[in-house]
Amino acid sequence: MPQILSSSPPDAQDADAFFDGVDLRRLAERLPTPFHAYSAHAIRQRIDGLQQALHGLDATLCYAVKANSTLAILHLMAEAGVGADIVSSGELWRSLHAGIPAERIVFSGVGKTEQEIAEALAAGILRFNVESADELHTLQRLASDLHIAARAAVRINPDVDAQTHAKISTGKAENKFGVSIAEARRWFAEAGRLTHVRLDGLHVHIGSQILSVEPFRLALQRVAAFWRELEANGHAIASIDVGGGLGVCYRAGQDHPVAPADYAAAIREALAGFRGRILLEPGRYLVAEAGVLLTRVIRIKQGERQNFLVLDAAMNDLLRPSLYDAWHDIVPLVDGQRERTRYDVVGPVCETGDTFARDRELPELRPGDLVMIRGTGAYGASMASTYNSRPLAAEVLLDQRRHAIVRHRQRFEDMVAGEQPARDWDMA
Ligand SMILES: Cc1ncc(COP(=O)(O)O)c(C=O)c1O
Ligand SMILES: N[C@@H](CCCC[NH3+])C(=O)O
Repeated sequence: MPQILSSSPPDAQDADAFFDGVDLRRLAERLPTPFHAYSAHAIRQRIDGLQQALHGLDATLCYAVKANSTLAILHLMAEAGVGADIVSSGELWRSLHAGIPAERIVFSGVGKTEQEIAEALAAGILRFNVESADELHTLQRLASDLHIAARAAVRINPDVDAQTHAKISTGKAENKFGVSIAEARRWFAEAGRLTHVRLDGLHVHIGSQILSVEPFRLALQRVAAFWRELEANGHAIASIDVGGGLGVCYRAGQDHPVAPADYAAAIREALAGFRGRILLEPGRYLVAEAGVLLTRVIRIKQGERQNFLVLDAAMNDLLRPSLYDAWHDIVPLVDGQRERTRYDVVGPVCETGDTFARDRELPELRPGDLVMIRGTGAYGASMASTYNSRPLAAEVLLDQRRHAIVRHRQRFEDMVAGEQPARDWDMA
C-alpha cells in the first residue's frame, strides 16, 4: 500500500493524477485497467454540503442507489446516516446488507412486482412511492395479507419539463412515471377504503442531470399547491419527497449547474409552512464527480478521416456517452510535454456507438499510456454490462491517501457461473 502514496503533495502539473491523495499512476501499475476509482472524501463532502444547505429543515437524504450500488459506497452512505431510494429487490437487498436501516428506505418505480412489494413490506421500509392505481391496490392487498400497515406516497407527475436529456426526463405528462394531480386527488378522496395503506405522502421526481433551479421550483410549486389543497380538505400529509435530479459538472472549469443553497432555497420557499418530513433522493450529485475510470491506450489507429484512440475501457464500462451522447472529460496521465492532436476516443466493443468522444483534442498518446475519464462515479459501474463478454471492471475506494479494492475485476469463471449447456432437457 505505501507504494501508491505520494511522498510530497502533488504539484500543479501532476495534480490531475492525484485523487484523494492517491497517485492514480502508481495505483494503475498494480491494478489492471480498466478500473473505477472513487473518492470517499468527495462523497462525504457532497453529503455534508447538501445537509448544510438543508439546515433547519426536517430533511432526510435517501440516496438513489441506482447511481452507484457498490456495497462500499452504500456502506459509506449508511455510516453518514443517509437512507436509500430503491427501485428493485436487488437494491433493497444491497441497501440492507450495507447497513442502511429499513426505516430510511423509500421504494420508487412503475414496475414493482408483487414479490418486490411483499419483500419491502416484510423489511418494514419507510415508504412506497406509488406510481399507479394498480400498484396502490396491489399494495393494499399484499399489506392486508401480511397484516401490515404500509406507508405510501403518491408520485405526482407534475407535467414539468426538466429541460434535460429526453431519455432521463421523468416529469412530463407523456412519461411513464407518477400520476396526474387529478388522479392523485381521487386516490385521497377514496383513501378511507385503504385499510392497510396509510396514504399520507407526496413524491415528485422530474428527471436527472437538471441544470437550473427553475424546473425544480415549478414542480415543487405544483406539489405544494396540492399539499395545501389536501390539508384544507382534512388529509394530513406527513412527508413530501422532492426526488433527486441535481445536475453535476461534467466539464472542468465550468460552474456547478445548481448550487445546493439555491436548490434548498427553492424547497424552503415552495414548502414554507410544511410541518412534516422532507425526503430527498439525490443520486448523481453525491457520487458522479467522486469517481473516475482509469483506462490505458491499446493502440492508435490511423483512419481514413480521423485518428482513433483505442482504449481498454468500453461502452460496457461506461455507457453514458453511447446512450446520451454525454460528455466526460478525458485526461491523459502522462509525463512531459507532448504535441496536441485530435482523436475519436473509442473502446474495443464491436459497435460504432462504443465511442467516448469525437474529435477530442488531447496530447499525442502511445500504447500503454494511462488515461482518466472523469465524472464516472454515477451511472458508470451501476450501468456496466458484460457485453462482448468483457468482465466487469474492478472498483477501488480511496479515502485520504488510502485505498481499498472494493470489488475485484470479475473473473471469467464467474461470468459463466450459473450457466450451463442445455444437456438435460426436461419435457414441458
Ligand atoms: C425516483 C428517482 N429518484 C431519484 C433519482 C436520482 O436522480 P439523480 O441521480 O439525478 O439525482 C432517480 C433517477 O433519476 C429516480 O428515478
Ligand atoms: N442513467 C442516467 C440517469 C438516469 C437516472 C435514473 N432515473 C445517466 O447516466 O445519466
